[in-house]
Amino acid sequence: MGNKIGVTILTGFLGAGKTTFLNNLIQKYPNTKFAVIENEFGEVNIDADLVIDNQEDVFELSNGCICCNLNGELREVLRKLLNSGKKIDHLIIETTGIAEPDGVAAAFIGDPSIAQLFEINAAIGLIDVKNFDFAVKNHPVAMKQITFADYLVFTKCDLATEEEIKNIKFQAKLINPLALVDQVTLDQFVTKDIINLNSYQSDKVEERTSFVPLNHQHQHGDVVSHSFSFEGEVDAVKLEMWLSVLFQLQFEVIFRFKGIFNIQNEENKVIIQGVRNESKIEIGSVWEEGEKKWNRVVIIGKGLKREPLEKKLKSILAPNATIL
Ligand SMILES: Nc1nc2c(ncn2[C@@H]2O[C@H](COP(=O)(O)OP(=O)(O)OP(=O)(O)O)[C@@H](O)[C@H]2O)c(=O)[nH]1
Repeated sequence: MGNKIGVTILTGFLGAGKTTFLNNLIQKYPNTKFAVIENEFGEVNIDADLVIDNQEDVFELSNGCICCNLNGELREVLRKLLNSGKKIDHLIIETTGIAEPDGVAAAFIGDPSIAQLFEINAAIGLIDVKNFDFAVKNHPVAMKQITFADYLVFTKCDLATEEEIKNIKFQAKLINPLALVDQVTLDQFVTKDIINLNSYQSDKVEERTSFVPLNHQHQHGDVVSHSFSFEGEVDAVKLEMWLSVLFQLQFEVIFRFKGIFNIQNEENKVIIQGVRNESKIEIGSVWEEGEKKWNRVVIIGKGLKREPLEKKLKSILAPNATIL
C-alpha cells in the first residue's frame, strides 16, 4: 500500500450490524489510528455517537447518502482530513444501509487527488442471516452490496440455526463468487486481519479470481454472475474500447468486473477491476514458463445476458483464441 492511507468500506443492509462490527474492528487494532466516516440517511447522525471514541476522528455525513448526493461532501471531508495534519493510519467508511458501495469506492479511484493519497483496501459486506431473504428479495441495493463486497461477514449467527447459516452462505457465494466469507456473533471479535485484506491489489485479485468456477453462470433474481475463461492473446486497444463502453454506458447494470488478461506483447498478467464508471488497470505477476495463459473474467450485474458478453470477449481476441 506504500504510504497511502488504506480505506475499508463497510456496507450492508439496514441493521445488518455495521456499527457493531466497526466498534469491534477498532478495538482489535489498539495501535492503529483510525479515522471514521459515518454516513446516515437522516438529519441526525446517530451512528456517529455509537462509535466507541478511542480518540478516533469521527466525521459525520448526514441527511443524504454518500454514494449519490453526498459524494462531493465525501471528497471534501477527505481533503479536510489530509489537510488537518493529523496522523491517520487507516480510514473506515460506514455507509448507510441503503448506499451503493460502488459509488463510494469510485471516489477513491476516479479522483486523482484522492487516489494519490488514499487506497481502497477492501469492501466488507455484512449480511444479517435472519434478514437475508427479505433484504435481497425486496431491496435491489442489498443485492448490490453483496456483489460489491470483497469480504462477506454473516451477522446474527447466534439467532440462526447451522442449517440456515449454511444455506445463506451458499446463496451469497453464488451471488458473489469473488468474496471471502466469515461469520460473527454479537460482541465477538473479528479474527481476520480485516484492515490488511488488500483486496484491490493485483496479487489478491489473481488469487480470488482463480477460485471462481470456470465458465459459470449463476442467477439470483435479476442479478447474474458470469465467469469466463479462455486462452489466447487479447488485443489491448480492442479491450480498452470495449471496457470504456462498458464502464461509461453500462455501469448502472454492471455491479462488479474483475479480469486477468493475457495481453498481446505483454509478459505480465494485466489485472482490470471495474468500479462503477471507473476502472483500475494494473500489471500483475509475470506469466511463468509453462503456465497456461488463461484470461479470466468475472462480471456480475443486473440482467446481463451471457451471449453478447461472450461475443464481445471473442471480438477482442486474436483469431486463434477459443472460449471454452
Ligand atoms: N443477536 C445479535 N445482534 C446483533 C449482532 N450484530 C448486531 N446486532 C444488533 O443488531 C442491531 C443493529 O446493529 P447495528 O450495528 O446498529 O447495525 P447497522 O448495520 O449499523 O444499522 P444501520 O446503521 O441502522 O443500518 C443492534 O441492536 C445490535 O446490537 C449479532 O451478531 N447478533
